[in-house]
Parts: sequence; structure tokens; C-alpha cells
Amino acid sequence: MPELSTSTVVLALFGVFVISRVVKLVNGLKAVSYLPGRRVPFQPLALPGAALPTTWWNPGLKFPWLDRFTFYKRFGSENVSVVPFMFGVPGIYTSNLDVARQVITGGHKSSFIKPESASQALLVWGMNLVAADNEMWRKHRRVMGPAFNNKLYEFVCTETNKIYCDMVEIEGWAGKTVMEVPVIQKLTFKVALLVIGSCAFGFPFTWSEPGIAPDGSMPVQEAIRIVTETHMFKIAAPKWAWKLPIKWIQESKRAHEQLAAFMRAQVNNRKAEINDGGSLASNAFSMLVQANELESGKLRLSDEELIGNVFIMLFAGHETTAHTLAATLGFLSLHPEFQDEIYEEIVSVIGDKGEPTLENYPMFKKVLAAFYEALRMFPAGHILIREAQEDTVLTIPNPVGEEGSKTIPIPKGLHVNVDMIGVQYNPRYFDEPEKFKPERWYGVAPESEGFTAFSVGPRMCIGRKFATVESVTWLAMLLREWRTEPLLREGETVEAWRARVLDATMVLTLGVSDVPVRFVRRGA
Ligand code: HEM
Repeated sequence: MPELSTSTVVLALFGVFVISRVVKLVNGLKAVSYLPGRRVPFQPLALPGAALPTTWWNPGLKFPWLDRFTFYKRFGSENVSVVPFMFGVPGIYTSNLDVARQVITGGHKSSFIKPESASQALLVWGMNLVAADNEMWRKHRRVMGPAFNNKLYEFVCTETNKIYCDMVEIEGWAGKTVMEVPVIQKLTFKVALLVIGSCAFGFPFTWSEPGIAPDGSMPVQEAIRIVTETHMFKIAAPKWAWKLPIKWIQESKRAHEQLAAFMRAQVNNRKAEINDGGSLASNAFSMLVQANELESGKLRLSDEELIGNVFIMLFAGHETTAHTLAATLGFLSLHPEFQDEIYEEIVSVIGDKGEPTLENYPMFKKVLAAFYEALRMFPAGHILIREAQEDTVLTIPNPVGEEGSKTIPIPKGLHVNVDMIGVQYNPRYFDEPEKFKPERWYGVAPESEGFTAFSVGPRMCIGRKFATVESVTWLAMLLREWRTEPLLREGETVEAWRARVLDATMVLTLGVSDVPVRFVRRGA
């Protein structure tokens, strides 16, 4: 037999590789029923595609944001496919709500679930409502549901008022006429963390930095802050990385361990209190334990699941609310006329000195509209990933102006991703979607499903009212006293500020870039 030269072998292997990639592409195209779209080397939502920057050849994580005006228009459809030929699974991206409803509404009969790869990051503290599917989801929602009630929202309202007053005092705003805040997220993240700390966890957090406890242990407030800030490391780092003698890694490890022990003790304390007939506190943790004690057998959550649900409130509710508040102030800085309308509304509801209450929360229609509009333009939960757990079908409505719909087969394993940015910028639902127009929400009931950025159907965000009560309360307190303006760099125009600042950052959630603002005291 003639000997094969090295170059022949390399060429043959290369040929096999090319053929295998062509086969992968052809299979991918078949899986998405040849829907038009992008053909790319890597799936955008998984490694390595997600880690590489968005370029002409790699969509990356940020493409739904960068292409928000053009992606669906370019392919003439609200449903577009992204098929990788090197690595990853093919997927359909939808900006259509009828299609979204078919995949995200869940329920025990749903053909779609959250893929394991997407839920993994959420399981650090135990199974929870966000990560669960099918029967497991029903079990968690049944226990979590009762904790989200008016007693909790009243507590959110009073705590937010208190946190605002602490902020003014401790940050030294009292008596000042101008306050420059180079990154408003520094404040909004702290507000959101303290509100979740008090109202979800039930710990009395304070605006001033907590010191080290006399026995040298880390205070809970500090542990929660560290755990929140190092969450991505916890998800991504291999076990050995935790042994590295790097100060912040060791600090994070200590924070995780202390918090885990603390939470276990807290579950036991709360159970004992409830079983002894003690009065029920207003925080979500206590109400969750209470609702769970009423369940029995398979319907009862384990201690680990209870803790998983308390933590998921932190991860689902902290960054999302903080970034939306930052975006709201960013947009309002560009719209002084709208701020004046908001100011009049606030004074008409609570006067010059009063504090917002849950009762008057629905009267802050314009404050809420500003928050909802900022959320529409920066939808924090920007991508809802689902995977077909069996062969099924999707009904796809025809383009705007054409009656009817068509049905396409969806094979098991295909990803159908609801592109929330695509939905919120879809002209079918919002006219002039790229414009900040809070008035589009006037007259829409606060509980309406129209605010789709919180998702739709039974799996809609359970923390929606928590987030809006907190945000409206904080904004009402702030905007009654202060006017917000863009904090410009030397020689910068307002248009340049807008282009620099109102851009997105994207990791687990979508946020706005650092927002620099200047607060000017009203009447000064
Ligand atoms: C502006 C703030 C918020 C936004 C934009 C937001 C958005 C969302 C979205 C889009 C979902 C659906 C996710 C999916 O199906 O994959 C969701 C679910 C969820 N959110 Fe929020 N959220 C916010 C605040 C909160 C807060 C404050 C909490 C808790 C205190 C919270 C807790 C949850 C939970 C537990 C779920 C899972 C619900 C289920 O699957 O039944 N969220 N959120």
C-alpha cells in the first residue's frame, strides 16, 4: 500500500472537518425550518461565542441590543433564526408576543423548558422558582405566591422611605443645593440591596457601612454585598480557583460560608417562631417559611429550597431594579418638562412633607409611567431562553398587515429565545419605539400584562409589584426634592452625553452604562 504523506493526511482531515461543519449547518437550517436569519460560527449565548466581542462575524451577547432597530427588519420577519456551523445549538429568536406566549408561559403541559445550561447559574443556593420547570415550578410558585402580598408591599414602601432618608443624611445631601453623582448606580444598587435585605431576607440593613462584629465575624449585610458582587465568579470558577490565595477570593469564600450557615440557622429560628405561635414578620422570608409550614409531603419545600428562593429574590430583584432606576433617572435628566409634570403629581399626592404609602402608590401614574418606559427601553430580563423538551410546533403570525399565521415544526432540543429587546422595540406594539415616551403608559392599569418587560402569563415576574412599589416610592421622595440633569464632561453636549451614557451593559441582565447626573434642589 502506498504511504500517505503528512500533507495528504492533513488535507483529508481538513476535508472531513469542513464536511462535518457543512452537515451541522444543513441540519441546523432544517431544525429551524429554514427561517431566514444569521449563519454564524458560534451560538451567541454559549461559550465561546458569548465571550467573544460582537463583530460582523460573531453576534456575541450584545447583538440583540446593537441590532435592535435592524435585526428583524433586515430579515423581514419577527422570528429569525441563528444557526451556528462551528459550535452550539441552533435557535430561533422571536420579537413576537404570540410566539413568546407559546414558549414562556410554562405550566406542566408545556413543551418548552429552561435549558439546564441557562438555569445552572441560578442554582448556586438551591433549587428555586426561577430555575424550576413543570411540576417543580408549580410546587415552588405555590409556596412563593403567598409571600408576595400587600403586607410585604407595605413593608417595601416604609423601608424604602426610611432608606431614602438615611441616604440623604449619610451621603450629606441635607442643606446642599447641588449634588453631583458621577455614577448613579452607586446609589441605586445600594437602595435595591438594602430594600431586598430588609424586605426579602428580613435583616435590618443600614445605609452606613457595617463594621466588623466584635467576634471578628463578617456582618450579614457585608456578606450579602460580597456574595452579590462575586456571583459571576461563583458560577464560573472551578473548585480549585477557590483555593487561590487572593484576598477577594478568600473574602468571597468566607462570605458564602458564613451566609450559608446563617441562612440555615434563620430557617430554623423562623420555623420555631411560627410553630410557637409567634407573630408573623412582614418580610418575604418569614412569610415563605410560614406558607411552607402549611404544606405537607411532596408539596413542602426543603430547607435548601427555601434558602434557594430567598437568594433568588436577591439575584432576580437587585440588579434589575437598580439598573432600571438608573435608566429612569438617565432619561428624566434629558426631559426636564416631564420631570416638572412628575413633580406636580408627587406634590398633589403627598404634599410637600408626606411620605408615599401603599395606598397612594397607584396615584403616582406619571412616576410609574417613567419607570415602565425606562424599563421598556432597557428591559433588564433581556433574553428568555427556552428549549423544546419534545418535538412540537410553533404557530407564527404573518407579518403586520397580513392576515393569518403559519405553523412550523420544532424538533426536540431546539432553542426558542424570546428577545425582550426585540419585543420592546417592535413597532407592532410600540410606535416610535426608540423614543422615550412615558405617556404611552398613561391609562394602562398598573397590573396590566401590557408591561411585557416583566414577562407574560403564569411565569410573569413574581417580584413586579415589589420592584414598582420600591421604585415609585424612592423616585417620588427623590424627585420631589431634586431636579436631575445630565452631568456633562467638559465641552460635552447633551446629545453626546446621551450617546455615551444611554448604552447597554450586558451580562446576566441588561443594564444601562454608568449614568452621571447632577441633582439640583428644587426652589434653590
Ligand atoms: C425591574 C425589576 C425586574 C424585572 C425587569 C424583572 C424581570 C423578570 C422577568 C422578565 C422574569 C421572567 C424570567 C423568565 O421567565 O425566564 C422574571 C421572573 C422572576 N422574577 Fe423578576 N424582575 C424584576 C424584579 C424582581 C424582584 C424585585 C424580584 C423579587 C423580589 C423578582 C423575582 C422574580 C422571580 C422569583 C421570578 C421567577 C418567576 C417564575 O418563574 O414563576 N423579580 N422577572
